[in-house]
Amino acid sequence: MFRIKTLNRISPAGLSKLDNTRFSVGDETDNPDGILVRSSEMGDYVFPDTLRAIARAGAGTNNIPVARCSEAGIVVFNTPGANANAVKELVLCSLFLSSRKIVSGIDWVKQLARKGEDVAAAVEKGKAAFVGPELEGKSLGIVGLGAVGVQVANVAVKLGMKVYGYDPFLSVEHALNLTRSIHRVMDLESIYKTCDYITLHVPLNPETKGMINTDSIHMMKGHVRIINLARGELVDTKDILEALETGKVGCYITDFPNNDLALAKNVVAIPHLGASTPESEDNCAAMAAMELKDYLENGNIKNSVNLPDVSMEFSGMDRLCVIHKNIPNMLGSIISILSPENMNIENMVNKSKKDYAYTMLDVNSKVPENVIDKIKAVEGVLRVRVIHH
Ligand SMILES: NC(=O)c1ccc[n+]([C@@H]2O[C@H](COP(=O)([O-])OP(=O)(O)OC[C@H]3O[C@@H](n4cnc5c(N)ncnc54)[C@H](O)[C@@H]3O)[C@@H](O)[C@H]2O)c1
Ligand SMILES: O=C(O)CC[C@@H](O)C(=O)O
Repeated sequence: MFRIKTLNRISPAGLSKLDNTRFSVGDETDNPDGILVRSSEMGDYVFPDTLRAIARAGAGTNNIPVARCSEAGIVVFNTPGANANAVKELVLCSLFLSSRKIVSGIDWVKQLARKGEDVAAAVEKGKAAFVGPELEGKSLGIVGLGAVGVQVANVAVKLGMKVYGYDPFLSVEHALNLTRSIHRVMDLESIYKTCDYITLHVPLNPETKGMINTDSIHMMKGHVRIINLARGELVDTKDILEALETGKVGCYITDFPNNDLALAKNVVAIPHLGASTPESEDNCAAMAAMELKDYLENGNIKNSVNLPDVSMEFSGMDRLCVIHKNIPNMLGSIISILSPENMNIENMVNKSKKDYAYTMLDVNSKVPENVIDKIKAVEGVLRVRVIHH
């Protein structure tokens, strides 16, 4: 029985993938083999020795201490693209909200009613204060052309916008799905200087943290509208509030409110709803649960952020799974431990991702405990597991 701990509410569409004859799932589970998480902060989480994998039902893994997981031989998964459509739709909504003064207009109508005014008459008299431009013909800058950025680009082109995109690491898969009508730029400055609207779709990491600050805002057009449904820390709160005050930034829409932003003028602060649709919650949960299941049951890895994609049909009796550092002679060291035991390797795979690697070997006999201990003792080996077929 595998023990799975949930740190957030995970859609039943995902939990149902973990059948209760093989998995016990709960938010109180001790010593879990796997964790299912959404946005819970895991920075200080103490990993039990039992923990083998964490699956993030979502895209961003900045709430998970990935480097620490790698060193402990814990596989971290995410669910690429599973919530991208939901975010794209909220970006669309944000583009309209940032342009047309819909939120402040609605607030004003309520105020009129509360004051007992003749609302129908008052709106016709006062609505000029809420004029806002159309999107057609305006320029949109997209920072990050991944699962979300590509979908935003494709739909913005259909709205008649001039779309500029920046992503120095654009993947082939995303490039193939990207509209040909986009102007791909090679530096952020071009986005900042050209665009009436800027939307962020990059992960939060040391390179992207605080990328929208006084210096970058200085390069932007007056009254630029900025949309940030990616992560709050991409934008320096103090700097954007100053720019909103002067009118340099016309509107800031964020999915990551804090106390300073919540009541600020020309800020629309959404309570992290980017992925909050039933469809996307189901997609993310199902994908995360399947990743966890396939890893725990079969040793296969798909969509991990710290280890390579590795998948192999079972052949043989036992499967030896070794997570190790990506350093020379690891495979040689493992095989030299198996050979004297007369263990025949039926099939094997060895792949790396940056500093870490994964070796899976199917052998035609049972792997004895002393062999496991010897492999564990090899310098650079982080985690050893045997799956009996
Ligand atoms: N509000 C929400 O609920 C919600 C939902 C989904 C994703 N997100 C956030 O949005 C981010 C993007 O999501 P996604 O699904 O498109 O992820 P993704 O991994 O598919 O795309 C991220 C893209 O950013 C690019 N990138 C990385 N560093 C960059 C840099 N310095 N400059 C420009 N591009 C860079 C990558 O090459 C990649 O193409 C996530 O990391 C997450 O933080 C938020
Ligand atoms: O789980 C959520 O609701 C948000 C997920 C989102 O922030 C992500 O990075 O995918």
